[in-house]
Amino acid sequence: MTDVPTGLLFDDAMTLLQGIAAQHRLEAETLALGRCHGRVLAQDIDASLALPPFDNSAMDGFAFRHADLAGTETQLRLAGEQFAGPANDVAPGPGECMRITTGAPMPPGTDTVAIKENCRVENGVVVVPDTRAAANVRHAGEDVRVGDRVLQAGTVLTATRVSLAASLGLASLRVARKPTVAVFTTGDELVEPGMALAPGQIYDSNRELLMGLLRADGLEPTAWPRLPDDPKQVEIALRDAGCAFDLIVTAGGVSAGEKDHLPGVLAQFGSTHFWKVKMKPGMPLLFGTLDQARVLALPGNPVSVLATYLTFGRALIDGLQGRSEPRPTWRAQLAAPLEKAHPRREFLRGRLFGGSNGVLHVEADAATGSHRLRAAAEANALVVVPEGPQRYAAGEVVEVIPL
Ligand SMILES: Nc1nc2c(c(=O)[nH]1)N[C@H]1C(S)=C(S)[C@@H](COP(=O)(O)OP(=O)(O)OC[C@H]3O[C@@H](n4cnc5c(N)ncnc54)[C@H](O)[C@@H]3O)O[C@H]1N2
Ligand code: MOO
Repeated sequence: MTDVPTGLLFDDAMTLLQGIAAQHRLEAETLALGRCHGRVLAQDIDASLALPPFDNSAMDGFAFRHADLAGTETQLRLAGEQFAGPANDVAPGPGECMRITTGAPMPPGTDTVAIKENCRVENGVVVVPDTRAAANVRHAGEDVRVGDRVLQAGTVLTATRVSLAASLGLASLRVARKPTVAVFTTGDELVEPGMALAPGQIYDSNRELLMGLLRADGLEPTAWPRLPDDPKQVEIALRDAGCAFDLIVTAGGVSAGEKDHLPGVLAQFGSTHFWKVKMKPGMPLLFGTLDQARVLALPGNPVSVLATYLTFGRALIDGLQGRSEPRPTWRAQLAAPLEKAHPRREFLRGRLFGGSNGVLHVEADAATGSHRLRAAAEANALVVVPEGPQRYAAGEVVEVIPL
């Protein structure tokens, strides 16, 4: 592995990973609208319908010609009713009005609506107050005009975007296929929760952590049986997964120990894109390819799993799906001073809270060890501290990654 990029700066590793992801962009598939939520759109959508499609009333009331109004009150003859639904053929004449409900098409010739509560109906005559011209009317195309590009490939289909597609009458959309993901935890010390612990053993917590993080990002990961620290078994299981999944995520066995077999297996049977990133926690992170799968081998300490998944894991999943819409960047004011001496980019655990002045604050946790899962569980954000020695005063602004 002499020519493997190693000890990369965070941004350089990210660029490399994003480049590899772009080369292995997953194909698009057509899905019924109801299955598109959360997916990355793989087509541009241009409106073939105006929204609203026709002039309609914004309120329940009476529709009339504004030109018919005379003074503070005007009497108009009630010519009929137009409810939301099929347009009837009634066209009120001059001096007439129509009862109308919200969303109903404006009857021919009418241009203004007075709301019901401000009108009186007396013997087939409606007394309407003075009303601004075009009041309470929603005009055709005021939201979307025919031909407008309303959604772009690479954006994520939130509920509002799927709903917008529905309002244009689209029954299905082209979306990126979701990556299939195999999750492995490794280590002879690991025991399934529910089993008894022998001395030296610990419960496997990374499996739930990874499965939960991946599911929260909309994927349906498959957890494989835990791997022992045996190179042959690691090789067999990973090669098996490598020919069946788009992505393999492992935890543990990637640093310098005698039992850390991931780097060797990947070097021998696949390829390594980079190994070791100047970040804390998560330094031994390994990224490679095995058969048809991209392999992201995360360091075993639980907080390293969290930090590397939220940064590189997410970027890889986004890249494979061709997501071009960036995830939002959040910033908050430090609640207390913060100092860092080492050169790596650090991801501290922290608690975000909104101040009474409307400003987001974050309190960084003093428990920095990457084994401190409890501190991570009590946190609701990671605090990003850039490379190099840093000294922040309380109130200075830092980037945060909400959990
Ligand atoms: N000589 C060196 N030692 C270490 C280095 C190094 O560069 N040189 N890196 C350290 C850093 S940083 C980290 S992070 C860890 C990463 O090591 P591995 O990825 O090889 O992970 P393991 O050694 O297998 O495990 C590390 C730690 O995490 C616990 N663990 C592992 N899997 C799980 C799991 N599924 N659930 C709960 N806990 C897990 C494991 O028991 C270890 O305590 O290496 C440092 N050492
Ligand atoms: O940098 Mo390792 O990922 O702390 O524990």
